[in-house]
Amino acid sequence: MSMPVTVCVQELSELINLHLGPDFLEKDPAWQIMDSAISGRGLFATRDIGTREVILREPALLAGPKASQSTNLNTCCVCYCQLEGSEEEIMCPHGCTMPLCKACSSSERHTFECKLFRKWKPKNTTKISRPAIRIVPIIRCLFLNEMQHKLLYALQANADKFFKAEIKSASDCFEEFTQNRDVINYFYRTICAFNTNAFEGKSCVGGHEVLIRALFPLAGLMNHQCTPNANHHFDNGETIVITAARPIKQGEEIVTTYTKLLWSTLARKGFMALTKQFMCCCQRCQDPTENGTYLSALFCRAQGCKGIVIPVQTKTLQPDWRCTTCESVFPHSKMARYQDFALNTINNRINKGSVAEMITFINDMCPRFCPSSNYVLVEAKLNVIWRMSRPTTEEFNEDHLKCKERYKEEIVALLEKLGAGDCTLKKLITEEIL
Ligand SMILES: C[S@@+](CC[C@H](N)C(=O)[O-])C[C@H]1O[C@@H](n2cnc3c(N)ncnc32)[C@H](O)[C@@H]1O
Repeated sequence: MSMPVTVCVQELSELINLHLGPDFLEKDPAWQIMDSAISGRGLFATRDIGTREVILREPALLAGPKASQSTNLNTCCVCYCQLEGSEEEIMCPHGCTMPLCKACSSSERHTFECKLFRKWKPKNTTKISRPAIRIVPIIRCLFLNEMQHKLLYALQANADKFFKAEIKSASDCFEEFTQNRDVINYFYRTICAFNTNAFEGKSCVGGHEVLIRALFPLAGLMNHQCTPNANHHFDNGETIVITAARPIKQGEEIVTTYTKLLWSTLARKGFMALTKQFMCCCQRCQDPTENGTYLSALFCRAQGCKGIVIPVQTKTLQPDWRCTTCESVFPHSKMARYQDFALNTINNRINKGSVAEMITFINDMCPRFCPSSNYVLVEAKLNVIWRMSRPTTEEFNEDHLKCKERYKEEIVALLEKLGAGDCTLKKLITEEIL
């Protein structure tokens, strides 16, 4: 279900210009907002844009730390600097329970949310509650000015099955969470706008890497294509930078991807159906070979056949699968069980044991049950590259280093086949800034 948007493109463009302000609005922007043939509104190039060129920079309308299960909470909720000390030592001295640095605990920006959290009365004042921190970017909607509030309401907001859950978990952290229906509905609307448009990603603040969840109304207008022409990254906390992954022609739509680039078509489609409520019909989604990358491929189940099977139909989440060698056809249920087996077997090994063990598993065991082109195996190779590129106490011999280089070459070749251009993943692999 999508909540109706009543603002026309002209009014939206004016609101975006005000939001960008003199610091971010360029004299001749490389983008403009127009109605899109993909869906609703989109961003379009006003001139030819070269690979790696910055298309736009935008400040967040709403932002906060991601505070997911796997993230550390030692980050200031306002400036995202790293905090040192015990949980009690890094909490706001005024009792709101947010992790904060000294400077921000007395800042004007924090005053309002501090008062709000204290009014709601945190149940445990000696512990930082993850669900309470997770709704910080949402409750910040209460402190927007009129123009910003209008802009928030001009964004598409899809209501999925889970949009109330975040408020419920957060409200459980307080004795007297708001019962005001208008305020709760405003939070719900903001959550739906986040779920539809927000970006989540790593940002480096003073050398400290933080995971941020933020709403960028302009960047959020980019529609999805599975092999996009634009990349994004966060810059110094709450700024997003959009760059061109390949040349973009004047008038072309500027698109991003909402999924991982190297997921199989079914993995991407399943994720988008669940989280964004749409089915992508881009050129890549319609090609069962995915530009010859065979990211979905599994081994044929027919006796004696050593071929690979790929999904046949492209418009359903439960396609039949056909062997490219013996042409046997298998129902989706059978292949889905097989894909789950490969996924669980490989994922259970990732991050357990040493990199050397992982390399042996990938090279010697996986080829027995999973084609080398399958996306789960590709992800496992990426994981090895990532682990070997970071500071570690593990020692690697020449064979391990050669494997890493081979995995890198394989993945770069896959990206090339997909036509992904100078995408962030390629830069991460080749420049080793994982
Ligand atoms: C971040 S918004 C993109 C901007 C949106 N078009 C608008 O008018 O505000 C994401 C939503 O746009 C739509 N959308 C984006 N890419 C799409 C695609 N490839 N196919 C169908 N719908 C898409 C979906 O409704 C999705 O939930």
